[in-house]
Amino acid sequence: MLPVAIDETGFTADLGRRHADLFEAFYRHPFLGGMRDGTLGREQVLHYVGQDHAYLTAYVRCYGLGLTLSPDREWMRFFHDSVAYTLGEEGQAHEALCAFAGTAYEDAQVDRLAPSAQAYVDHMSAAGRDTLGVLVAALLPCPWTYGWAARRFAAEAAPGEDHPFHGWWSFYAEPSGGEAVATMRSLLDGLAAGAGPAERERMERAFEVSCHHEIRFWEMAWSLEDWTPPNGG
Ligand SMILES: Cc1ncc(C[n+]2csc(CCO)c2C)c(N)n1
Repeated sequence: MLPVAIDETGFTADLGRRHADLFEAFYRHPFLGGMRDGTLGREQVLHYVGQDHAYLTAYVRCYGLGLTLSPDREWMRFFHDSVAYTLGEEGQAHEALCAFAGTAYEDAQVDRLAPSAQAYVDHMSAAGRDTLGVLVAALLPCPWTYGWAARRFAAEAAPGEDHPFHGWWSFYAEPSGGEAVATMRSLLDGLAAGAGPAERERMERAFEVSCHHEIRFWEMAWSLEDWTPPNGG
């Protein structure tokens, strides 16, 4: 299932089409497979929650970088609303996973990013020192992949209330997530239309790299990645 409708045009529609294979790899990753069939292990769930909590903190900081790059109040409103949503609502998704694991949310939080999460955060932060277009291109795969995957799973399987990860899936399938992506995409399409070829290329690259990081974030939690040197140190 493509992340874009057949008749959609514009910068982000082209990106979604070009990287449909990465969206598919995201969806097919065994971590998300385990979230679909309910077989994911408690340890992997908790690794994800700890890392994702720290990731979201960094993501909010990137919205702050976006505020400083905002050319007008429409952009400021977008970042303001996005910060409020991420700080106010997104914890619900983590709460649902902690309930599954039988762990208090506070106990799942960690103060050290694993290598793959650190790499993703560094990539987004660096984009925030480039232009607004490059920053938003780096931020877009995050809500786009999650919303797309959750709506796809809802359409394919409609997980019931008894599904162990029902709360997580239903949070990301909410229409408000799709609306936020539509707003972000149309703002980014506008920036791309006014960007020169060199900046547009950096935007495309930032988007593609974030798609890869999204897949690697699953792999990180799936493999319980930490900083232990290979070969046992
Ligand atoms: C690694 C990772 N990628 C994406 C999301 C989902 N997400 C994070 S911020 C945001 C936008 C709204 O604030 C969305 C949808 C996540 N939780 N963790």
